[in-house]
Amino acid sequence: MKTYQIATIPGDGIGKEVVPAGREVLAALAAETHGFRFQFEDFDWGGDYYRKHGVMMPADGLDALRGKDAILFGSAGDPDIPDHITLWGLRLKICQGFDQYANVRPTRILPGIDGPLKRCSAADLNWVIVRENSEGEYSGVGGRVHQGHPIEAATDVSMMTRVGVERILRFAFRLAQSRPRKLLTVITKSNAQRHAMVMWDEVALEVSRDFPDVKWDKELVDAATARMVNKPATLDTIVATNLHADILSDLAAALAGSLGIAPTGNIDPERRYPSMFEPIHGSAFDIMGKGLANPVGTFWSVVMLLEHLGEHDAAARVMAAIEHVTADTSLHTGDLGGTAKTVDVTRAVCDFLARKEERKAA
Ligand SMILES: NC(=O)c1ccc[n+]([C@@H]2O[C@H](COP(=O)([O-])OP(=O)(O)OC[C@H]3O[C@@H](n4cnc5c(N)ncnc54)[C@H](O)[C@@H]3O)[C@@H](O)[C@H]2O)c1
Ligand SMILES: O=C(O)C[C@@H](O)C(=O)O
Ligand SMILES: [K+]
Ligand SMILES: [Mn+2]
Repeated sequence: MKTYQIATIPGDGIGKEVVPAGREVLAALAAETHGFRFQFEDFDWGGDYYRKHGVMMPADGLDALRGKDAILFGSAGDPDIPDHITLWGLRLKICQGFDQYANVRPTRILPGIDGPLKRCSAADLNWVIVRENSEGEYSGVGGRVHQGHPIEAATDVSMMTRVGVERILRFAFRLAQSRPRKLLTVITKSNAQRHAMVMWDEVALEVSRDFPDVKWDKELVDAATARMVNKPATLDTIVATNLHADILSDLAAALAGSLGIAPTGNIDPERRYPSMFEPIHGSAFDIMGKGLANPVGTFWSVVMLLEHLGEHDAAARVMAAIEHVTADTSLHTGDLGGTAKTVDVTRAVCDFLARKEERKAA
């Protein structure tokens, strides 16, 4: 039987609640299938590790992950440690270390979820945002001089390489081509950012010639926010820079009902390294440790993980379990206006997966 090696990294805050829940779902799935099993290795990296060792993960941490089939991640972010230390020390260290350059963020309004837009039905909002995940505003290039003095200066330089831009646009065109509408919107800010964003537009045009069946358009990022709210049905696949897509994907999640349901894959499309799956939300300092976190974003990330492994039937089963559970408003957590706890939602998803097996066996 095929055994998948899965690394779990809960990290910080509600990551410590939702990743174990995601692992439970994977275990429940494996219990009802004869096709594969999982071997998990848990890594205690994050804020607590930092307090003990002065780093978020060990210097050779990537080596421990290298042979895994996939990584399930929670969040980097601790109330007592500066956010840039936690983010760069863990999430970005893994994403950039493994060159997971394509960050894929699907958004849909799941059954039973009441989105905030009154004129937007579930059929109107079915997007996948492709976030460039290796460079741009997250290049980490920059510095501070004259710290603490009145003449202090600081820079964060956004580096865009032609290779980096072309590979993410090519990935986005390919993804758009694989979806029924074959529709791609390339989002930039090439009016104000007159160098790198203009290069994005030029490369988009070049790459588009290889995808004649994909219909594509361009939108400036500010106008894109209004279009997401006012004309959601005109969008399908969206590609944008690291920072723009980070912001747009939180908006997308909110428009679909909650930040707590949105998933992502940090993908190395060439499969040189393991890819990493995580909910798009962070540590949620305001609710951490209380059992209130919505685990659906992690479960949907588990679906993406299974798809990445090529286990499409299993992925579809977990997605069906998620949709069955979201359809029941008594299983909604606080972010969706309900009173359910993380454990209630997790148990319901696992029960559904187990029930399916009973039905098959009958
Ligand atoms: N990928 C990551 O590791 C990642 C992602 C986002 C933020 N962060 C980090 O997390 C920390 C907190 O960031 P933030 O407050 O900007 O964003 P956040 O996503 O942690 O929280 C924003 C709001 O959404 C709510 N929320 C988020 N996920 C939820 C869930 N599953 N269920 C219910 N409610 C949920 C929170 O309670 C909070 O009110 C920071 O350190 C930040 O850097 C890390
Ligand atoms: O931007 C980041 O990398 C952190 C977080 O906001 C995310 O979306 O993963
Ligand atoms: K996360
Ligand atoms: Mn984000």
